[in-house]
Amino acid sequence: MAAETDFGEFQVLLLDIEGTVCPISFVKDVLFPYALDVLPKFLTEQWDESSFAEYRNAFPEEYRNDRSAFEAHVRDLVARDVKASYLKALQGYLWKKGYESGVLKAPLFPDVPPFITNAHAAGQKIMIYSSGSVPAQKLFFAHTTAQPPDMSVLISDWFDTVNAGPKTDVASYTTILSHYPDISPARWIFLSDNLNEVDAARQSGMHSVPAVRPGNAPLPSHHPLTEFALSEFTPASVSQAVAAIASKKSA
Ligand SMILES: CSCCC(=O)C(=O)COP(=O)(O)O
Ligand SMILES: [Mg+2]
Repeated sequence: MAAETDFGEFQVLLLDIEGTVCPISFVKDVLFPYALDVLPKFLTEQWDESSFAEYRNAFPEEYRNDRSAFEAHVRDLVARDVKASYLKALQGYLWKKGYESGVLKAPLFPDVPPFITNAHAAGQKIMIYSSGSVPAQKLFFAHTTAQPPDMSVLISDWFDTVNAGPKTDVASYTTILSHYPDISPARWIFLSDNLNEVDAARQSGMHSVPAVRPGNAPLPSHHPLTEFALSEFTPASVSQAVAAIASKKSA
């Protein structure tokens, strides 16, 4: 039987954030409202500041030069959960003070800190791929509810919709793989709550298993991978799910 710290065939654990390592409610009910709460003050104080220019100028032209249209557009994108890169960059900027002041703490599911810590100790690389911007991902993992709270030091690379591309595109996973030409795709595993992301990762040659977590919508019963969804991450559960998927495919 595999030891708890034995990650077997995997060299890279690529992890989604929302609905995979933390509850969806933290993103939707805490992070998104926090950003909207502080937005008016930021716009009043920083609209013309050079430090705000990179966020403002990334927005489409029709919103860039009109503060109220800008704010209304942000609110609309958040209400529709649009994963636009320019919104994600702005959100990361708006969350920074919240994390640094201790108001925001990322609530990792209890199995996540030991999973990451053990994988790191076993020599695996842990990487993140989220629609949240890379700066937002780094803030999230630097300020968690784990002990010690800074898990970012265990993470070796970070991917988002800017440096990899949309999470449901196969090409995004191919781009991520291309950063590590010496690691075969078969030695990667991507864990995500989104079956379209799981499908895209698998088409790139990575292994991928869906995650089902408290607070997530149930996965569609007609999808072939739903029966293998993981509710807890351990080396053994991940390896078993991958083996079960492979044996079903070859049956
Ligand atoms: C970096 S935490 C914020 C995550 C976020 O903004 C988001 O849209 C979540 O998307 P994910 O790809 O992690 O499911
Ligand atoms: Mg997710």
